[in-house]
Amino acid sequence: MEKIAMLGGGSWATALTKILSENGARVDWWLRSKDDVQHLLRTRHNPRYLSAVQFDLNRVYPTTDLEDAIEEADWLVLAVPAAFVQPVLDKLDRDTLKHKNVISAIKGMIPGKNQLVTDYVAERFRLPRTQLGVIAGPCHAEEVALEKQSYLTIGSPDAGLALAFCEMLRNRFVSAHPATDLDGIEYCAVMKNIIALTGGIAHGLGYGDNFLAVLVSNAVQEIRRFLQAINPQPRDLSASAYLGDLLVTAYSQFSRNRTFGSMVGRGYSVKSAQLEMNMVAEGYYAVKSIHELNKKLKVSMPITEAAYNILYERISPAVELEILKEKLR
Ligand SMILES: NC(=O)C1=CN([C@@H]2O[C@H](COP(=O)(O)OP(=O)(O)OC[C@H]3O[C@@H](n4cnc5c(N)ncnc54)[C@H](OP(=O)(O)O)[C@@H]3O)[C@@H](O)[C@H]2O)C=CC1
Ligand SMILES: O=C(CO)COP(=O)(O)O
Repeated sequence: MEKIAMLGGGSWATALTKILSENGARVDWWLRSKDDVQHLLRTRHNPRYLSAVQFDLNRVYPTTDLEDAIEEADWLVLAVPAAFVQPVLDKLDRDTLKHKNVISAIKGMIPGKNQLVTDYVAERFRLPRTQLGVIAGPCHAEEVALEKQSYLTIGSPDAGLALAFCEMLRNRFVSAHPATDLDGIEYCAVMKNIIALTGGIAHGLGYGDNFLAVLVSNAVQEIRRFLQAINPQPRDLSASAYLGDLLVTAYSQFSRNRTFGSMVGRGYSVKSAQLEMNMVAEGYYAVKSIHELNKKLKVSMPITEAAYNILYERISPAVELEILKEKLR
């Protein structure tokens, strides 16, 4: 039996725990809230995220004890929002993950450090990249809960590790495929959130589908330029791990980033939009990280810059979109 430690109590951790445990794995599930763990043990449901999903407690072991959750696991899956990775993992001894494979399900960067999550894990725990992977692809937790056909890509420089994790995920409604472009996939997953957020702002201001289609087309070029500068290698951006993820987040009713952007476009402050959502829009933090990384790279990134100006320089969304609109083709 595969032994997995799942870190995070939100929607994505809940959906992944469902897939992995229903496929027969043992999942030691770390949540930060004692009340949520008690609720899960009592009712077999996560009270606050995807609460319709029922867990088999012979396979799923919720706990608030992080070391206990990790101790016996062969695989660690990180599914807390990026902003909480460091506060959570820094509690662990540096050798804790020595013989474990670490898979990041996070689509964000370590704030302040502007580092990919897998780079941070490799550095902090002195792990070779061959023990690391990412879960990518267009996949909303809500649709997993509804058992709708979904596709995931597991990115890792170790093709064997990627394939092994794909096999743990595959079921009658999840297809999973391996890929080796760990960095490209991880950066793209971060950047698509910025695009969805900006698309949401445009939507909130009253721009329509015609504009969004052009925004997304320009976004593909912006992502290509950035990836070429930060991690040049041949890659097919039309693959679903890149373009598919961008499309689902830009267009789906379930997208947190689009919803957050839409509220900002309608006049909400960042704080009130965050409070109202009760879920994390990673794009807000990603804008700052990518903007800061790009100070050195100097890639042309009009969409990211527009989002940065709105969210961090407090320039009016309407004014910034007027400027952006002239730069799109
Ligand atoms: N949701 C999805 O469909 C997908 C999400 N992802 C990625 O998964 C990652 C997790 O997002 P998601 O599951 O959606 O999260 P949600 O927005 O559903 O939930 C927010 C999570 O953040 C936790 N949190 C809030 N404050 C803290 C803190 N101080 N320390 C630790 N944890 C905290 C919450 O814990 P609490 O409940 O205790 O407040 C909760 O578990 C993100 O990087 C996201 O981009 C990737 C693919 C799909
Ligand atoms: O990455 C995701 C789906 O692939 C989730 O992010 P959003 O909720 O912003 O779409």
